[in-house]
Amino acid sequence: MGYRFNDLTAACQDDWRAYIEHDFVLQLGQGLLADDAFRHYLKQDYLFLIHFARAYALAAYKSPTLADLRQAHEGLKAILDVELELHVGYCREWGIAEEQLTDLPEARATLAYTRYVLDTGNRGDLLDLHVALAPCVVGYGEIADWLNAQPSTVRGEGNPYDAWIAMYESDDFQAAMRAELEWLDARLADVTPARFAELCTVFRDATRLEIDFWQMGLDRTD
Ligand SMILES: Cc1ncc(CO)c(N)n1
Repeated sequence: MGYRFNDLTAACQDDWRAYIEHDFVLQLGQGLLADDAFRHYLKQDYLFLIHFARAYALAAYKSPTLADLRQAHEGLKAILDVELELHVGYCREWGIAEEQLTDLPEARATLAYTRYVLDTGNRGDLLDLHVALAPCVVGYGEIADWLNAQPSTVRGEGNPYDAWIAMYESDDFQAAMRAELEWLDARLADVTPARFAELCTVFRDATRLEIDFWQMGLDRTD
């Protein structure tokens, strides 16, 4: 007993590394990612973020205490006011108007991941839901750090994707990530080994769906 978030990533190291170090991420860091792959990803990510905001609203509904409710509220605000706000502006810079985003057909990888998270939250408890959300919040923060540690990563004007990396290394996003980590570390501290094994399954499934999301971008699949 006495688990922490790091025990979840340690339990599915191969999937976690395949997500963080995916070719989509590597090519984005090098500035070599095909721009239509990036546009496809950006558009689907708009739909993804809307369902993610709904998942935080579900977390609010499932919160038994004021502290849990505040944590869910912070997550919802981070998505609506920080990430989606930046995302819509960023899409515009890439020639994708907001009207185009609202009419978008949802790709299967987007459907699978977002509905998996919502279903996990519906049938499980608040901890199941936060564990299903963790690869997203914690993963993208870690991806920004990993990119910055790669010698092949190009920062600044030489990389058309520089602003994307900047979004996930920003203080706002990193603070949301730390708050999620703290919340998870506090809750995981008391779970039994059997419960931890269940949570590992949720975490691994969500991580594999993140891998599929990158692949959907690379392959432009719908
Ligand atoms: C698919 C996906 N996962 C995580 C994040 C980070 O919020 C995002 N924007 N999109």
